[in-house]
Amino acid sequence: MTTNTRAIKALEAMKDLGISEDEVRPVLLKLYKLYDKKWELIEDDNYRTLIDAYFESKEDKAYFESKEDKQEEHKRKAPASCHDGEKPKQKLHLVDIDNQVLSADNSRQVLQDMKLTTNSQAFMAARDRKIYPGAASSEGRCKDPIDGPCHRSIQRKNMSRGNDKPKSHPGSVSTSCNGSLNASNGNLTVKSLSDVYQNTHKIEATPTCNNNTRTSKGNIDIGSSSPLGEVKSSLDCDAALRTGLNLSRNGSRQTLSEDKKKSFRYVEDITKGSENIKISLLDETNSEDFPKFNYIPCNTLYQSANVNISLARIADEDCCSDCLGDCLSLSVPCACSQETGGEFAYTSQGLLSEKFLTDCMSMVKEPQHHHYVFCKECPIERTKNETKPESCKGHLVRKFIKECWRKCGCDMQCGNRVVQRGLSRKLQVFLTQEGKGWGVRTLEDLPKGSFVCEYAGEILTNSELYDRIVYSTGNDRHTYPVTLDADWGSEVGLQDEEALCLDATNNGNVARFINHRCSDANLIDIPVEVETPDRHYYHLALFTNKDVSAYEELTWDYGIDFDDHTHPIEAFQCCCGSAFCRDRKQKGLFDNLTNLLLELI
Ligand SMILES: C[S@@+](CC[C@H](N)C(=O)[O-])C[C@H]1O[C@@H](n2cnc3c(N)ncnc32)[C@H](O)[C@@H]1O
Repeated sequence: MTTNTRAIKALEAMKDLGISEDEVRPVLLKLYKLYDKKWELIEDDNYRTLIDAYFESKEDKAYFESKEDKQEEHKRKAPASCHDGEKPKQKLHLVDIDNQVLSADNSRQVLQDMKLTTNSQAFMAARDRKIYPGAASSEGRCKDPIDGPCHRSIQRKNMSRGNDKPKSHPGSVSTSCNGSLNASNGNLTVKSLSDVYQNTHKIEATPTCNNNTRTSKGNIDIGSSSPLGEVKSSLDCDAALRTGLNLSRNGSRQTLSEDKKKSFRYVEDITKGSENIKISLLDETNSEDFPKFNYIPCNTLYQSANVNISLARIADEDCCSDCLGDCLSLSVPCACSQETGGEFAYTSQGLLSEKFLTDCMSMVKEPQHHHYVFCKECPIERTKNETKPESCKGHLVRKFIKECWRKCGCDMQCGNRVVQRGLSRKLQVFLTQEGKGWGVRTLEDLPKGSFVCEYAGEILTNSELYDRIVYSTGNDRHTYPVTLDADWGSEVGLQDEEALCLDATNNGNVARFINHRCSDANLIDIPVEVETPDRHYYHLALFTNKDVSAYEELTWDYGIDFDDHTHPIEAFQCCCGSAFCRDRKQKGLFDNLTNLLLELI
């Protein structure tokens, strides 16, 4: 292999880890010279030496810069972490500071690094929409004179419920995918997660390296009960560093210190091979417990939800049985495009059309300008008080995409089948620096309108979700539900088993790691109809609403109303860092800090 090919391979290997070419190139060059062009030493053990050198160079850089940087002092004086009770990081990570632009951004970064106190796992109100995975309250769009009606589906667990009938505790059932058929496959018999509970295992916390046996490859064997599969810990297992080589400050090779042996952990594929593409997880700080959940690539029924997937339910006018190949190439758009006004929502490049995306974004930004429907008897209100439910607070009628499906004549490559083809973008779960916990970033540039992933979890009724929340405690709290209410109110008397939501807390896909960002998030959620013609059940797909560069964090506006103090469920303290952050508490702290910094300059 030529030097050039080997260099490209090395850069690609780093890219898969989430390390950009620009950052790693100088380190690679340094190693190449230092090791006298002996590529084997760099390539050994999956580029272990290069990885170590990269992280060490980051740490060194941060160390020297931090000494000169007065802001550092204020960081140490900073208040508590953004997550209450979060373990302190082993090291202060200052490495992003030099990438920030001028003082305003710097001070924001300082603020983020300070890890402000938060109420953490939030139950909160949503203002604009009824979907927000950061909260257990699964709806709550507000419509005061500005925002529209506001209602809440789930009360804080210590609040009494109108209906006190005893219920068993269905929540926190951790299950594996084994044996369950997923709804989105359109199987005629849909088996629920609870049906297979007996045969499944409880998800355990991923043990630390010390508690684990090691595989012959030197990786940590975390056993079949791990939700994350094989963990490659860069340095915390000595086997991972059998070469024992690293680049010291003066460039000589030396054995790693114990401290350095704990610098980061890497999971190659959290999906356990269940997606089209691997999704890695990188913890550069080695400071956070691995998330406890079971990866499921698509929505799966929990118990009582009624998702009736049968071809017979799809009327002839709701599919395009006579089509062939790619519907997007037809001169007259097929029947499925009727849903989007006779024009397809997708372009031939597989992106959302500009017009469709603009319309959807206007719904998020100005929900008060859009149409609401009101249930005669709202399932959410019924959940709160079965005997005397309050009146419905309204549901936004959202724009849907209708994809071609199995009753259609077109093939799987048809341009009107995007979400059902699953993940295709390189994503990585990583530990955010701002105190938001884990987050998701893209490892490739994503053009505006790209499909990223759908929000997958257990499909359950709102009553089931309510019970989960009521009975959950401590670590078991449910923090990842969204409500599928985009069409409620359009029919009389929605039954409980038809009023559905998704909970990705115990069983979910990569979307469960996507954090909230106020107003200028780079993702938007859009309802997508695939296998069911009614809208009780649909897929919630996340698309980019702007061009997103590789290594940017992917974020989604959960629609939280941080000003709603009347709601019994408190929102998390937002660390989104947006200039448009709606969390005033956070803004106040940010302003104070900026003033402090300005005084010091
Ligand atoms: C859907 S999860 C996102 C993944 C989560 N960060 C994790 O580590 O599992 C939502 C939770 O993430 C945290 N979170 C999301 N966005 C946040 C933000 N902007 N500021 C602070 N915490 C945030 C909150 O704890 C919230 O309840």
